[in-house]
Amino acid sequence: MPLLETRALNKRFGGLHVTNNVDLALEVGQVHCLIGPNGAGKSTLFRLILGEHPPSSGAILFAGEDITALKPFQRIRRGMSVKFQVPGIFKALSVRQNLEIAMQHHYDPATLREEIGALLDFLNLTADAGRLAGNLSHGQKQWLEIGMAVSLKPRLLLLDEPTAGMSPEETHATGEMVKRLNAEGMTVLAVEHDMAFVRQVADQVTVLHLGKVFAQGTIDAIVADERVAAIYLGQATAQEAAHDTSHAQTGGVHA
Ligand SMILES: Nc1ncnc2c1ncn2[C@@H]1O[C@H](COP(=O)(O)OP(=O)(O)OP(=O)(O)O)[C@@H](O)[C@H]1O
Repeated sequence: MPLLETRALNKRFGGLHVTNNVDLALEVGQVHCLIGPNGAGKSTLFRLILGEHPPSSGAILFAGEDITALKPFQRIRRGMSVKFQVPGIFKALSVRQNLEIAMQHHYDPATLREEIGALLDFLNLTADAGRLAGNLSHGQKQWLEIGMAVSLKPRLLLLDEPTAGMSPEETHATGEMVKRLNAEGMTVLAVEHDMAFVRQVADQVTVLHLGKVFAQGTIDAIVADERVAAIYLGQATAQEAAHDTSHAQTGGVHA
C-alpha cells in the first residue's frame, strides 16, 4: 500500500484547471521529486496534499486512510510534516531554542537534551546552537527549518524547493541530509527545480505540466525523455520571446 496516494485529484481556481486528474502514488521509503516548468501546478498539488486547499474533486489517501476532508493539523498528527520555502523559524531565539520549541512537549527533559544534541549534529549546527537563528546563513536557516520539520520523526516529509537560493555545496549537503533521513525510514516528497539535487536523491520523479502528470520514472528516464525536454525548452523559448528570463528555471531539465 502506498504511504500517500492522490486519486483523480482536481483543483480549479475559477476557470483555471490547475490540478488536472492527478494520480500520484508514493511508496513507503521512497524519495519522490516533483518537477515541472513554472506554473505547472507543483505548489498547488503540494498544498492539496497538505490540506491547505480543498480539492475540487478526487481523493487523497495517507497510509490507506482517506484524508481528503482532514485539516492540515490532523494530517500532521497522522505523520506528515512540511518544510516550506520561506523559513518559519523564530529569528530572535537561538538555534537550540527553536528546536526546543518544536520538541519540548514530546520528550522528558533528559531525552530532549539528547535528541536535540543528535539533531544539531545531523544538521551540522552544533557549533551554532547558541546563535540567534536570524543570524544564520541562508543555507543554515533552511537546515534548521528541516530540523524542526523532522524533529518529531514524521513518516512523510514534504519539502518545498528545499535548496532554493543555496550554493552547490549547500545543495549537496541538503541532499545528503535527505538521504540519511530516508535511510532511517522517512518517505520524502520534494518539489524541486535543482536537477543535481533531484539526481542525488530521487528514486522516482514525476513531471507535472499544465496541471497533469506528464511523465514519471527514474531521473535517467526523465532526462532522456525528449517530450520532457521539449516542455522546458518551450518555456525557455516563450520567455526569451517575452524578453523576460527573470523566472527562468535553475538548470532546466539537463542534469
Ligand atoms: N490561489 C490561486 N488562485 C488562482 N490561481 C492560482 C492560485 N494558486 C495558483 N494559481 C495558478 O495555478 C497555476 C499553477 O500554479 P502553481 O504555483 O501551483 O505552479 P508551480 O508549478 O508551483 O509554479 P512555480 O514553479 O512557478 O512555483 C498558475 O497559473 C497560478 O497562477
